[in-house]
Amino acid sequence: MDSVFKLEPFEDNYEVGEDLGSGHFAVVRKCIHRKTRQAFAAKFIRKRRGGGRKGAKMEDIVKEINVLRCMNHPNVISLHEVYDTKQEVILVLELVSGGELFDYISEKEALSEEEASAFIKQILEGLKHLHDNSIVHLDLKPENIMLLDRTSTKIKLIDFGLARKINDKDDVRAMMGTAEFIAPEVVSFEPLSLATDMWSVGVITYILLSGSSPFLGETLQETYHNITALNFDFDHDLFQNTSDLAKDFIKRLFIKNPRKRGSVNDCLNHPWIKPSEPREAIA
Ligand SMILES: COc1cc(-c2ccc3ncc(-c4cccc([C@@H](O)NCCN(C)C)c4)n3n2)ccc1O
Repeated sequence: MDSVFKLEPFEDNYEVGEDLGSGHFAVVRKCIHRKTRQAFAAKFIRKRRGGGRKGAKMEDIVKEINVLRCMNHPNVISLHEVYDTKQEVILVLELVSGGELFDYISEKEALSEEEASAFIKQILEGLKHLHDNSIVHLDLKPENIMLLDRTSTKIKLIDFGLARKINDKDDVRAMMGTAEFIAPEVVSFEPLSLATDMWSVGVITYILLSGSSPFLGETLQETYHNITALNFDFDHDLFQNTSDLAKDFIKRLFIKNPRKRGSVNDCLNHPWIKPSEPREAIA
């Protein structure tokens, strides 16, 4: 990945294909490199112009690019090159075609513990790569976890639009992320840390095992209250076949004090993720 933004017309080098989806100020399209015929996912990010509010601030776009440039891991999407045009910045990214983990679990409702543990282990391995580089994702949710292809259960973390470099001297505080996945410190606008992502891992694990979201309320306020009050339980109907080990894994992440919450290394060493002997059939 070269470190400069290309200024030549994007369509001189790429054929633009179907829309894959869209988000805040951005649309993701499938693109084919004209010379090599290799397929990529291109994220077209609209630039904020003048004093307007439409479009992304260039400083935020550069932050996302700098985060992506640090990434080199099989469970993290990779950045190929960047184009800078008058209206947009275009991130050319590796293409994954297996769809969102969100859709995969929606079709299956709840997963077996082996499947859930295998997905969570990959999410943790990708997250360890971020955290070892002092990067916090801040928007971990099933929609931002994609399957490599339709037949594989290999996953990639995507969407680093909210990711931040954490350093000791500067406070990172922000009200961001998707309500049902955010940690108490985000709701309370307190300093964020790598532990903020670990709370989201707990929410994702709970959903993979039960098909239900632990803190989701009828309203945004109710969801925020459930999060700050740690108002969750392991509903018998949803968790009657779930092992105590899996519930212990989740409980070690739903801890209000970020300093006491399990780290990515604690999780990777937890027996639900790293069984000490070959896993016998879990009830
Ligand atoms: C690096 O930042 C992003 C990457 C991507 C990305 C990277 C590779 C890639 N291959 C296929 C796709 C893809 C396929 C279908 C839908 C979408 C996307 O629009 N929805 C994904 C998550 N969404 C909630 C941001 C993306 N992607 N999306 C999407 C959003 C991002 O903010």
